[in-house]
Amino acid sequence: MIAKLLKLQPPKSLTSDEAKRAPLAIEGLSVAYHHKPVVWDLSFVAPEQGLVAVVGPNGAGKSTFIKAALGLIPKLSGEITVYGKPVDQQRKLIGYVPQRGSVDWDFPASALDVVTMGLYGKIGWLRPVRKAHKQEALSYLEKVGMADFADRQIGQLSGGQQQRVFLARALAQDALLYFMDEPFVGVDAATERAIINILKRLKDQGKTVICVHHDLQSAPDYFDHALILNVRPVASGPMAEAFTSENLQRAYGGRLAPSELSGLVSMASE
Ligand SMILES: Nc1ncnc2c1ncn2[C@@H]1O[C@H](COP(=O)(O)OP(=O)(O)OP(=O)(O)O)[C@@H](O)[C@H]1O
Repeated sequence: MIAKLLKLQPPKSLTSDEAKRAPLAIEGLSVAYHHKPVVWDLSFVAPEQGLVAVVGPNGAGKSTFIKAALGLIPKLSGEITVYGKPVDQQRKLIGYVPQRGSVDWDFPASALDVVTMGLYGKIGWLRPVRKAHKQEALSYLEKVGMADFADRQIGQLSGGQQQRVFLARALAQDALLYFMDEPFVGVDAATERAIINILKRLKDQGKTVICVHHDLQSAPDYFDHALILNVRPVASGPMAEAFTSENLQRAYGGRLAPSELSGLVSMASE
């Protein structure tokens, strides 16, 4: 019924080889809150060693897509595989930097504790954390310029500092596939550069990062692939192919002026 209302096309089928190799392969994903679809019939294959910007207007379902891909919320339908296996079996391969607003900052943990949590997959949940683990966690805080704040309670850090700590935790997880939900929101220019350098380093190491990103101006600079959605998928692929004025217009409707669109798209095709 809903499918008829939304005039849905059947999802494009993935070849099994494509799905097996892909860091993330999604076919026909639909998610609803209280019977209202907020992600509809999304099929998407993430490239290996890619930096993917997930863009779309407010309420387009970007965070919902990330949470569903991680298996954190139930889906109505669809198949999700990470390197060819169901996401539940591949948790150790996945790192996640949540949206800042979704974290309980009163949680009594220091910056170092938060990063050490990223090592639990390696340490084992019920095993003691040793000095060497703390040293390793500290080395990740150093990478994001936060070693001086190791003992600070996370609630007593600024927004940008909190974001750096969560990036350090993601690095500690040593994952192959990373999901980040708006890591650039509320950070200063230096932190933004630090984050983008980390993304590039992860890519150089052969990893894939899927990142909800709001700033259309910087998207073509920071990322090499795009997934554009507005409840339904609009386009996905290499930046120069997906990030076109037609696709952005389809996703954002009248919310982007033609002059803004042409500027953005020329950046993507450079
Ligand atoms: N827990 C929830 N219960 C009910 N509705 C929700 C819930 N979370 C999100 N929604 C709704 O689902 C839709 C998609 O939300 P989502 O957060 O995925 O969008 P988004 O593209 O990430 O938005 P933004 O750019 O504003 O962060 C919105 O209409 C939102 O109001």
